[in-house]
Amino acid sequence: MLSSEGLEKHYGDVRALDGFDLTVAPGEVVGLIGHNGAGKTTFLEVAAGLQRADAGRVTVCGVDVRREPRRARALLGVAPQEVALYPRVTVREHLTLFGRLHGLRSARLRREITALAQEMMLADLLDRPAATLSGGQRRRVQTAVALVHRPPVLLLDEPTVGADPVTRDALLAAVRQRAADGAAVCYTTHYLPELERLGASIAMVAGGRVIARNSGDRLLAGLPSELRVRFTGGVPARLGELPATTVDDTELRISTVTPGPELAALVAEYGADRLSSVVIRPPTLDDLYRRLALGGDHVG
Ligand SMILES: Nc1ncnc2c1ncn2[C@@H]1O[C@H](COP(=O)(O)OP(=O)(O)OP(=O)(O)O)[C@@H](O)[C@H]1O
Repeated sequence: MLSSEGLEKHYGDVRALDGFDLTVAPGEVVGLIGHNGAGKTTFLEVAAGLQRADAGRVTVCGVDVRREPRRARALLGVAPQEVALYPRVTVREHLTLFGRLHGLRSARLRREITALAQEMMLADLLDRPAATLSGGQRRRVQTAVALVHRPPVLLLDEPTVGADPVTRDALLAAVRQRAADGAAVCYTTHYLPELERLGASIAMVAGGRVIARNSGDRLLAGLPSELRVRFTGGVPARLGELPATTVDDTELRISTVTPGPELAALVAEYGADRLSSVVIRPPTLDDLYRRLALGGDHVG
């Protein structure tokens, strides 16, 4: 498992990390979300031993990353945000090199590479040098490099940037499988539906610390749904003046935590025949993100 306590990292006046606490359990995927500059990448870099914190500590399966960097490194799979591959080295050679560095040998290494190539849709690319790959393909190779030795902790920084929908699905499935096999996964993204697909819990980062930490469902509880109603003959004028209500063309939109009773009240007042369509859109992680980014106090 991965654990950080009280991490601080300053760049001059910028407090990139300011009391960053986070625990990721075996088998858990935690999605780190937050605005640009919130501190997500800095945290992953410190956890990976690529940056030194000014204070606090990170442990990987109980091993202190700062005191025992080599032991910690062996327990980690890291896919950094900036792709770092050797341009003239093929995909297969990358996987072989990093597998060997982590102690995998001949038959087992070949088995892992074959399985990973299938899983990550890299089979047709194995003999291509990194320089000949597209941006999305390189990033996928970078993630495969992080997975090849089956580490118990994965640190993945926006691994799906540039991925098309099909390869994105393959990558998400591979990450999900690693978690199912017991890995603790820390995953950053700005594409929040991915986290729902990964069954991730959410750690919302702002100002260099985790300000909300819970399952997506728990964090969404209490956020309003949007009730959208169309009326035959147009929206009654009175309704457009209610609070938390907008009228868009012929559609009434009500932001409410009780969409059912609101709908029942409309039916009672105007009759079901006047409502030509009804949609209830439940809150999404994007709504949560906006709420927290705007300084709302809903932190789950
Ligand atoms: N090498 C550096 N020198 C100076 N400031 C830095 C450096 N690296 C990061 N920062 C600053 O630290 C803060 C946190 O940056 P970080 O890259 O961790 O954010 P992030 O949450 O990963 O953002 P993004 O979503 O854009 O990837 C930002 O204000 C950034 O400008």
